Amino acid sequence: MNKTKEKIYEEVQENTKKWKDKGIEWFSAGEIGMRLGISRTLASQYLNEMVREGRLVKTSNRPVAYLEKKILEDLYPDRNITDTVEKESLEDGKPGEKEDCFKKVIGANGSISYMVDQCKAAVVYPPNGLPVLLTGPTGCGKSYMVKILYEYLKKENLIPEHAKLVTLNCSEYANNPELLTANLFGYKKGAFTGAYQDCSGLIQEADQGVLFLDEVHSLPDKCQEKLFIFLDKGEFYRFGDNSKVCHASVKMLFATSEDPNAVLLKTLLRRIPVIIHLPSLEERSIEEKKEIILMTIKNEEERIKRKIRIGRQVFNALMNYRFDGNIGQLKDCIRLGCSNAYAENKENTVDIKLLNMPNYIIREAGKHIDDTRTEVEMLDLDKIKNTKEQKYVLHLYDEILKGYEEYYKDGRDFEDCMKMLLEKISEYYDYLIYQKQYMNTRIELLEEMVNDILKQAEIRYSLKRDTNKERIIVRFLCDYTQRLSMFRQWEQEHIKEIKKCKETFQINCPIEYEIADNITKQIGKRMELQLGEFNKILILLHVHSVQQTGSTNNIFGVILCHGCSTATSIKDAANKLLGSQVFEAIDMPLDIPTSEIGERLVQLLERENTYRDAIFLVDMGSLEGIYEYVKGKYRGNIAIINGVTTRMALEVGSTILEKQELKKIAETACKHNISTYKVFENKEKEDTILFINESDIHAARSMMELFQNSLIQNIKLKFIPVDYYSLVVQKKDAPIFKDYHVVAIVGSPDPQIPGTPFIPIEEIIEGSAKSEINKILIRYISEQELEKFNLAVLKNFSLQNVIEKITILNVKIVLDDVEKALEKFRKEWKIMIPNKILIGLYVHICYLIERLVKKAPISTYAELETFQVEQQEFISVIKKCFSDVQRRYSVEIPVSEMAYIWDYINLI
Ligand SMILES: Nc1ncnc2c1ncn2[C@@H]1O[C@H](COP(=O)(O)OP(=O)(O)OP(=O)(O)O)[C@@H](O)[C@H]1O
Repeated sequence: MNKTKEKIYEEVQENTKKWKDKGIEWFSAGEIGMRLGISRTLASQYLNEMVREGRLVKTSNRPVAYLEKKILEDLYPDRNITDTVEKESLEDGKPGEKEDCFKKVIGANGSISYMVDQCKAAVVYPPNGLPVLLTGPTGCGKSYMVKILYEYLKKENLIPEHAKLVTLNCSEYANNPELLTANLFGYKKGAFTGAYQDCSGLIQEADQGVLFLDEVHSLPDKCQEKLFIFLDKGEFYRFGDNSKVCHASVKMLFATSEDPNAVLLKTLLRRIPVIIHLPSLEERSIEEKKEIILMTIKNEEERIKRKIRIGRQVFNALMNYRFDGNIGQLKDCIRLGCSNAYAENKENTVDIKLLNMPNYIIREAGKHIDDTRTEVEMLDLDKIKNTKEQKYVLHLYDEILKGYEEYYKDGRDFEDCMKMLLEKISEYYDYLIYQKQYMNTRIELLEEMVNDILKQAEIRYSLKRDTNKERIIVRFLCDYTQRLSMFRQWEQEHIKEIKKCKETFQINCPIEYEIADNITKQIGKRMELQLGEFNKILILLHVHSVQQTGSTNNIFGVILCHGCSTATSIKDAANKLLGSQVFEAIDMPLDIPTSEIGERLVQLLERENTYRDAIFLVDMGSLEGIYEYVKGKYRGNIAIINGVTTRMALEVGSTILEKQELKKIAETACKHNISTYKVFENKEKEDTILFINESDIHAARSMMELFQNSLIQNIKLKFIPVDYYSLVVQKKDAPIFKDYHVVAIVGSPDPQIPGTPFIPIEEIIEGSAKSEINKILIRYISEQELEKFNLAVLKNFSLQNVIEKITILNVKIVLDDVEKALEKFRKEWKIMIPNKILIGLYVHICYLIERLVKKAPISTYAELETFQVEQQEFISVIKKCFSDVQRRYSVEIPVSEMAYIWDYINLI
């Protein structure tokens, strides 16, 4: 027995019970080492060994703390204590404090928060709680909710300690209504054949506690009648005994997956005042679905006492598949995968691969095959979590609010403030459209709802509409509902600033405020969810930007006719018949000089200031002549058609509404009318550089910031971080390519987009990407500015800075370790490593250590066996050179990862 190790164990064991008094820092390797007079490295090595042995657990956040597992399990009996725990999760429920039973209910702070609140309110309602009926499709969590409500009642001492939760599944008695009634109400000896003695029923058994009637639609009418008498008076008679009245005090909960109005007696329904519908899995957010997957795998890990990883394809298929059996089916499906994977390999980490899954999941995965990936990628549970995203969104919210405060302090012009705010939210919009993932069904549903609400606002307030911007509102709502509790908490923390901001808007743009208020209320009502004041401000900004930019459609229509009112009357007639503000009009009285007409047209277009295409319908004159007025002053493409009539306006208007293309619209109009058209193409998509990173969007964003900060001023080139996998799957079909002209992609690894240059991150660090980057940037900045940029990039993209963005480990130390290991390797292997390869290796190995520390190494390599046989010498050299690294981080570099290092070295 190693004495030092045991000393460390005893020290941790002794203190774990009192950890909340000591503070988590007390348990870091450094602190423990100091107390015992041993080095931090040695302490860390033994501590990690004991984590692997299952004696200790460690926290996932820094400084990493080590606690005794068994003691933690006793302190937190309701939790799964795995090898790695989150510090916050322990702090949230320090022993001694009351555990929130709803914490384990996924969505309790998100998509079902309202339902949870309703349930809680109903069951605590004096004296016996109100009867509650839970509805919702099979597997959506009705029974689970009942179980949690019962725990909640117990924890809050709202029912006595001995009180039971008694469940009766009514459908099990579908063919024997008498038996059901007898079991429920009890029976008297001799009431039916086989009733040999008096028997109290389930109602009596649940006295003081909870009675749950599942599948209540299978309850026979007679039984329903008996039941509502009990609900009214708390009295009932046993089967076969109408003389002796019985009493029980029971909280009644019901569930059905059918429409209650169609299956229950009205008389019974009237006595159930609270009916709560739980959403299907499809109606829940992506984050919640992710959480369910994570939670199920974690539970399985606990059960089989093995670490489990899940293949990326399996994970994606689970996320995409529509589970008709909802959470229940999803959980069963994962469990089946786990048990098949476990049967294959009982010894080590259990990897759930596609072949372990049921056929329907394999089929689903086939729909999303990613040709660019050759190896199977296994995901660690940590990799699936995404808390950084939340911080980023809140940071954007902060920025918007800060923007307003700066204006307020400086006493600037309100329009300036608006402009600045609109700029700020455009970053949020980019995030919503290009970076976030959504569930399509949820989006479709919300789209329908928002469309409906805005249609009403359009009629009521003549609100202009813009489909592109409406897409953003829908996504914003989706994002908001997915992270309800986080947003609410943020709103709560900024309540004063939000109020001040709201009041300023109310004074400065009362009409838009009223519209936003109305829209927010409508959305809130339809979604049964109270949207906060900040949402109102975001919607107001949306309304403001749409009102500024013009009418409904992707194409902006203008009618120009000679005469005092011809254009206006055609416009009015067409808009009215089309039921939408498709056209604007410019009348051209004969006494007005053409230059003035030109000015008016330009003014109208300036108001547009978007990338929409425009179509001018004119009565006569040369098409080129009209175009001369606006040449160079409008960024969208313009089609001009002559010979306008009301009929033509109607036809063009309806094709605009159908969202047809500009050229096609002009072509069709001229086919049916004796007219000519000409299209002038001006449109330029905004140039952009995309940033990607395989591990997460957060790293991509960090690289983008490093790049952006290297520029001294804003330039006419946009930088957008995008989701790596969406790009790899959708390639040029990704929406970003439709909206932007992508001049380059920066990051790692290469997403292989044909025709778009890719600049690897290591080349930027090494400086060899300079000419490639300069070739791009010279279009936007002067040579002197480019010089400055190059210097700044060199500084910002120092290896240290980049690694700092990648890793949670101490950068200085990790770089030092890698440097030493590589130096040893260089000597042993007797090679010169060129600078570029060396930097690539630095980044690669830092990623590698990060992966190993997080226990998510790449475990597959195309020709692993051949590599293992043929490169034994290389393997032993790597083992030798990296032995210090392995020891320091308590990790072991698997052969598969060595094979990737081999590939790297072979680039030399
Ligand atoms: N919000 C939730 N968080 C975590 N797990 C959940 C949640 N809701 C349901 N589950 C899990 O999903 C599974 C199915 O739930 P449950 O049996 O409660 O569904 P149900 O609606 O009662 O289905 P049925 O109508 O078929 O009886 C259970 O294993 C439950 O633990």
